[in-house]
Amino acid sequence: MPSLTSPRLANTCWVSAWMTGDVRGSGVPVCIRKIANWRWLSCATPWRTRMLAKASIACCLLHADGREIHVRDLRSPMERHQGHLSGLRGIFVDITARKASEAALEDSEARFRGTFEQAAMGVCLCAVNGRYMRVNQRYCELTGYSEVELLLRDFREITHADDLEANERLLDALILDNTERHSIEKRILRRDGELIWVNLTISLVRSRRGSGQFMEVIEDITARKHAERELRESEARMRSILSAMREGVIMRDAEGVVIIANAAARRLYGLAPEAVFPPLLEPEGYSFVREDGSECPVPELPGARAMVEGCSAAAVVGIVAENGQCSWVMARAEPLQRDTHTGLFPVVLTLNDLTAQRRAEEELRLAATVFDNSVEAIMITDAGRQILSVNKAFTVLTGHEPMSVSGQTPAILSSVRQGLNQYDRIWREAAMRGVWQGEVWQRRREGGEFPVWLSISVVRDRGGAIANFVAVFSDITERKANEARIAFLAHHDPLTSLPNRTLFQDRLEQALARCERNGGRLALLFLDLDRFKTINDSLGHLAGDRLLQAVAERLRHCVRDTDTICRQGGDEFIIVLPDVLDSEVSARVAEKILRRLAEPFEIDGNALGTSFSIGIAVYPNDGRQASVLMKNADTAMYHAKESGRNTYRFFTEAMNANALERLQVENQLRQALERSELLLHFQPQVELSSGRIVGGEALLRWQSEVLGFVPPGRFIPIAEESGLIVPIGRWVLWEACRQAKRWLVEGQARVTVAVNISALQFRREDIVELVSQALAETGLPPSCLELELTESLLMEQAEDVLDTVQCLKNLGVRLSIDDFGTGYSSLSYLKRFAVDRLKIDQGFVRDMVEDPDDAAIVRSIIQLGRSLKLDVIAEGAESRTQVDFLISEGCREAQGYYFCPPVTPEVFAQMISSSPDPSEWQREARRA
Ligand SMILES: Nc1nc2c(ncn2[C@@H]2O[C@H](COP(=O)(O)O[C@H]3[C@@H](O)[C@H](n4cnc5c(=O)[nH]c(N)nc54)O[C@@H]3COP(=O)(O)O)[C@@H](O)[C@H]2O)c(=O)[nH]1
Repeated sequence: MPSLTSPRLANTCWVSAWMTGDVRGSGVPVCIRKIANWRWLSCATPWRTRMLAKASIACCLLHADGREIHVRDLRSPMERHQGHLSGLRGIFVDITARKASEAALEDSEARFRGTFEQAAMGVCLCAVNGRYMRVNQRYCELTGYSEVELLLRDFREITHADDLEANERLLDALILDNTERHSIEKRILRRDGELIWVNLTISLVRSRRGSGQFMEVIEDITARKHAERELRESEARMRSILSAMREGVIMRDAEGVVIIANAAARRLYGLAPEAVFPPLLEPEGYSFVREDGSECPVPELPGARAMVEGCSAAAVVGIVAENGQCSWVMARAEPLQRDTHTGLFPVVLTLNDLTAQRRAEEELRLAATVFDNSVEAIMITDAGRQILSVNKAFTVLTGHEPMSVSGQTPAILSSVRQGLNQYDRIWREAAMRGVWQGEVWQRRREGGEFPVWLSISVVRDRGGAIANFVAVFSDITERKANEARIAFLAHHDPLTSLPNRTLFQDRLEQALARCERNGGRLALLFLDLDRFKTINDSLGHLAGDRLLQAVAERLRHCVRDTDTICRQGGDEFIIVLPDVLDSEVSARVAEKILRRLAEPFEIDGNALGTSFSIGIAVYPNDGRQASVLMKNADTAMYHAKESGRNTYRFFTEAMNANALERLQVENQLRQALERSELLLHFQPQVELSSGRIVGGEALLRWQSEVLGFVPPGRFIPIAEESGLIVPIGRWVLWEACRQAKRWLVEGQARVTVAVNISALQFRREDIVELVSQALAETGLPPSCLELELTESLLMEQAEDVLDTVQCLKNLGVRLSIDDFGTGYSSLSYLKRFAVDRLKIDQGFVRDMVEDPDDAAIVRSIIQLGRSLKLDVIAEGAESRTQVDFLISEGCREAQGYYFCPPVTPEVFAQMISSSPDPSEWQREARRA
């Protein structure tokens, strides 16, 4: 079958077919006429006319196979001669395919138009430059413009300025990304000026030729946008309401997860704004307490109950965060619609903050407790000072019951001493300044008056006017007494109640200033109790204290009230006599004092006889300054002592020289040890029956580089006073042990070396350790060492003295009591001491031959020794008569110049190695 797509072939074919009614080669019969008639008849031009005219007609033929074939019939009449038509010449061009595609296009166009026009959404086609090409009805309705008006515009003209940029970006993206479509929401400015929101979906439509158009579909979403905005606004309103609420609001879903929580709720939970709320049923990090402070289990919380049980619940709960911070709330929970999935109820919880209220309640309770239990009296009045309330302490202090004072004014407390006016002034001052504090006297209900420390505070109302007065006071009677006592003690000697140094110094300065102004004279008396140490040591410190008190009392009676007596310390007193006309007056006072103090004191059943040494310095002759006068009076006092005690001395310049000398001795003595200026002499101790030397007393000698030989009687007291006796005594002990050991090593007869132990050394040093070291290091057998202790030291009756003596005894050394008979020995105590020997004081030995009293004392001591099985040695034996007396009285040992004075170690060594003939020793000693 010939192809209909080839016009040339078709022409040939169809001419033939049309002419013959048969399609050559096809074998398919076709009724051209009929179909031609049918088709042509349907043409507007009458058949015949058309058949004869030159024409180009499109017509449809029915093919023999039943298909319709579209052809363009191009024909022209064929003329014979003279206008006669000989036939028709025609060409059929097959246009079936074109017709089919045109029909499809038409169809598509029709369908598009239909869709385009009927679309519920606004649709438009825009050129790439944005100009409208085609718009549908709905587009016109939405924009308010007619189609014509729109086709004259581009989309930018009706797009809201704020959305243009996004719109342009969208177009760019569409072109560049080659994506199909994009959407944005934008605003369109309608023709009537109204703004509408549209959802714009835009796609690129490309033609075959490559050019393109945008197809925009807009959907009116103004209503949705408004709804959304309203929702947003409503949510914002709700949020601001929630955040403005002082109540905490929490909404939890049916699983207890927080959906909404306002700022107040977060604050109550102690949570930061971005922190996550704990789940309701497992609030890790939190615990809850009931109103009574007991722990509240989670299932009991109102929220949990509403969530599980679906009922409204409320309770006061303390929310305790992990850091211990507790927020007290009134929690109310309301269940919402039950969740079918979990079977639980979402809940809305409101939390009313009670923390401040609880705190205020606590504070009130505390304040009430403080008010009730305060040891200080509290009184609250109104602005007119009428008493509103008082506490228990008020009643205790004042005796006024709350009921009886209510409505009265504080004037009921004003004392006679203070006076009502002054009391009133205090309250007025408090009102003026807002506060008043001070010491006042108040009156008790029964009339007694007492000092109080009063504080009045003003309480003002919001307007600043006085609302109340709060007066707090406490009884300060005891405090004042203590203060007075402290003040007294600060300026007085606690033992004698006499002015102490500070007060004395002050009074002396004042008296001197007065003398300076008035040209007056003033006497300063320095008093020292003679041998007080002996009394103290022998009778004990308590007796010594009582003696000092009694002395102070007598001194008070010896002087005028205007005179000042002070206890300088120890047994020293100072008296200032202001306004003395001449030295006579002070001498008379000194004599009076000596007389009065010479009378025995009755202390603990003992009649104690004492004496005083008094030094006097007078202003201005002996000094114009307090310090100079004091020093000079002290110097004068030493001179009084040196002059035999129980006397007084006026200061003279010569005394100063003496004092200076003492100072010089002390200074030189300090260097004596370093300079090896000290040495020991030994005085033999003789067995009277055989004349044998049984021991030697080590006696210190000082050959000073500066002062020459200084006798022990001069430097030993200074060493004692300055404390230098401690290191010096140590040296003596070691040197004596070394020397004794040397004699032993040399093979000399065994003798005991006696060493004087000063009381100060005994107290200050660890004497036991010292002796034991000296023995150990020198290698001297303990039995070769004798320690001479003073009677007064042993009579201190102190247990530690006893212990030390016992320890020394345990070392194996011998102990003797030096100067025995001069102290106040108690026989019972003597027994307790493990001493070996008593040394009769040379004072008794000296006069025993002439003085029967001394003879009796010596005799008694010898007998006492015998009774107590103690050795007895007499010291200071100077004559044969004395030695004979001692022998006749049964004394076995003696030492003294009769036998030999203290000699050097070398001489002493010769003596013990030579015959025991005392006369030889004397000769030896004299030679030495
Ligand atoms: N703590 C220490 N005291 C010591 C030490 N050395 C001496 N002293 C004490 O110094 C005081 C004076 O001593 P001194 O001048 O050595 O006199 C002693 C003897 O020389 C003296 N004496 C001895 N025999 C006689 C005598 O027949 N007549 C007489 N008038 N005097 C004599 O007696 C002193 C010894 O006394 P005493 O100690 O009591 O036995 C003196 O108190 C010494 O104790 C020392 O190292 N440490």
